[in-house]
Amino acid sequence: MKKSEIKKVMVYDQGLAGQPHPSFWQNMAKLQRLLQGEQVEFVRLCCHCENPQQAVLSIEQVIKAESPDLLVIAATPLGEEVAPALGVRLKTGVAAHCADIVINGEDRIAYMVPAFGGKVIGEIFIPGSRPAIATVKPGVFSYDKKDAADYREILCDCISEDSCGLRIVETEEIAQQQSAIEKAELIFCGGFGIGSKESWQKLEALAKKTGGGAGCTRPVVDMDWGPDEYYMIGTSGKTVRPKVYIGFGISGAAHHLCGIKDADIIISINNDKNAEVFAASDYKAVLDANQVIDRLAEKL
Ligand SMILES: Cc1cc2nc3c(=O)[nH]c(=O)nc-3n(C[C@H](O)[C@H](O)[C@H](O)COP(=O)(O)OP(=O)(O)OC[C@H]3O[C@@H](n4cnc5c(N)ncnc54)[C@H](O)[C@@H]3O)c2cc1C
Repeated sequence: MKKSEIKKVMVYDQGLAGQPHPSFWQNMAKLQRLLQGEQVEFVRLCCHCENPQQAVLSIEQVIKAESPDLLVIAATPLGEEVAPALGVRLKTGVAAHCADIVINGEDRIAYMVPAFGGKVIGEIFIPGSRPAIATVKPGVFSYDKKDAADYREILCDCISEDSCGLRIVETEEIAQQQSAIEKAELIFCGGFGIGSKESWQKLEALAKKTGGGAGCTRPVVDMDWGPDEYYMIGTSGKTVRPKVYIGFGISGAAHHLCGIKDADIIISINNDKNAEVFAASDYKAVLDANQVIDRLAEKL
């Protein structure tokens, strides 16, 4: 889809009517920046259906009535269920977990999505079908109040749950297990190269001592070395913006790097001098991660 072909952009807001979800502002501001100067109508689609199937069927009606060219959905647990189901029902393309949305050299909208196990960032195009649907993790786009411009609001009429094959019989609030990394100015991040649960605990201790946060990559969660997904940084985890990020034993897969691209300073410690992470780092140290962790524990 060419930039000039976009006439209507819709952002699905999963927040309350008077209280937009933070991801709404992030996505709306990003799209308004991206399409600045174009004749585009921006629409906030506010939908309160909690049942994902109810949300899909209700939003489908709005889409059919409004015919937007682009629909952006926050990749929350609800959004991640709604987006592909809408894609199937509307016979359109979905670019999931975008790390960025850009206008490329040919003036086309490209959805930047990590591919091949995070080794590359793929440019996804949705040329023919409408609306192009893109999902974006909350926090991927930064938001500044001055970015906000006009948009129209549509309050979606939730269809009755009786029309759905899926019903919510009970809801249980999960205790907020928020790790502090989203707000931390200093992050100690452990990768597979730290090698053990003990090393993860040392990183957590360093974070506690310095008032920083401890984060990790996917393998550290999978190995059960301690942290759960709330500590994971990357496309499936958190997006962080610390002043200083120190990565220990991390290879530099795009899935992880997407989550740290806005860090002011990236310091990487890896024992492989050719590790890809070094290309994305401001400072690099070809050293054993555990030796550095121990030295920092002594010094700090
Ligand atoms: C759809 C999808 C989504 C994903 N989402 C995420 C995500 O959100 N976040 C995420 O992190 N990953 C995610 N991944 C996984 C991602 O692609 C990578 O596999 C992962 O980030 C690699 O983690 P790593 O760098 O810790 O491990 P590895 O790639 O195994 O790298 C380990 C590094 O440690 C170095 N090393 C080894 N021993 C030492 C030592 N003693 N001292 C110093 N260095 C050492 C090695 O040289 C190597 O570079 C996702 C994958 C997919 C397919």
